[in-house]
Amino acid sequence: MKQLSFFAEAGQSRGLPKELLEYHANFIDQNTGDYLLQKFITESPWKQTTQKMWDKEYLTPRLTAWHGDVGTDYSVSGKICNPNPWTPELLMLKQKVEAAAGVRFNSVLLNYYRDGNDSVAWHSDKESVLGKSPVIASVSFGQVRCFDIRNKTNHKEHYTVKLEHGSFLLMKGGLQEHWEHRIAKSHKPMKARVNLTFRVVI
Ligand SMILES: O=C(O)CCC(=O)C(=O)O
Ligand SMILES: [Fe+2]
Repeated sequence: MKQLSFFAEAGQSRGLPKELLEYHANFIDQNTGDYLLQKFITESPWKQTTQKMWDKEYLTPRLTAWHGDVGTDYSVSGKICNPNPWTPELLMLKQKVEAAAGVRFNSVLLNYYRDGNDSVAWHSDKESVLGKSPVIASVSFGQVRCFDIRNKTNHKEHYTVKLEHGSFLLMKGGLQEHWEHRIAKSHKPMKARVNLTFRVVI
């Protein structure tokens, strides 16, 4: 595959550190993307989990589904869960992202943002066996949403990537160690979006 280039894409924030993030629009063509968005929305085993904040349980503001190899168990609210099996659509995407990323992934987390009220708060992802510098490949379908990143120790250092329908974002290097990311809520009307993050977990 040709070299992925963030700077080639129009309307995106400039100067994004290429050693941390690579963005590629039209990774999946429009028709396939439309099909996959509907397929994931209607057929994924969505769950709404809870998260604890200040000793109170809150519903996570989005739906999630984990799929992966047998043995890639994951934990939700302190409970160990088995992954759902791979589907043909997920295996097709896995093959494509592995070729682009040069990494073999063993699991994928699907996030379903139903509208502008759904979001993911500032966080970093560190469950990888690849240590401090995990490679995570993200594919997005549906509504364009803003993916914000900020430096953990200097919040003034920040960037935004608009994740478009069918786009591919590779997170790598020190991104999870030194930066955090989020999808903020939006006051503008927002349609459905499904994001997949392919990961290497223990
Ligand atoms: O929806 C996205 O683009 C990001 C999701 C994310 O950060 C995560 O699942 O850890
Ligand atoms: Fe994340």
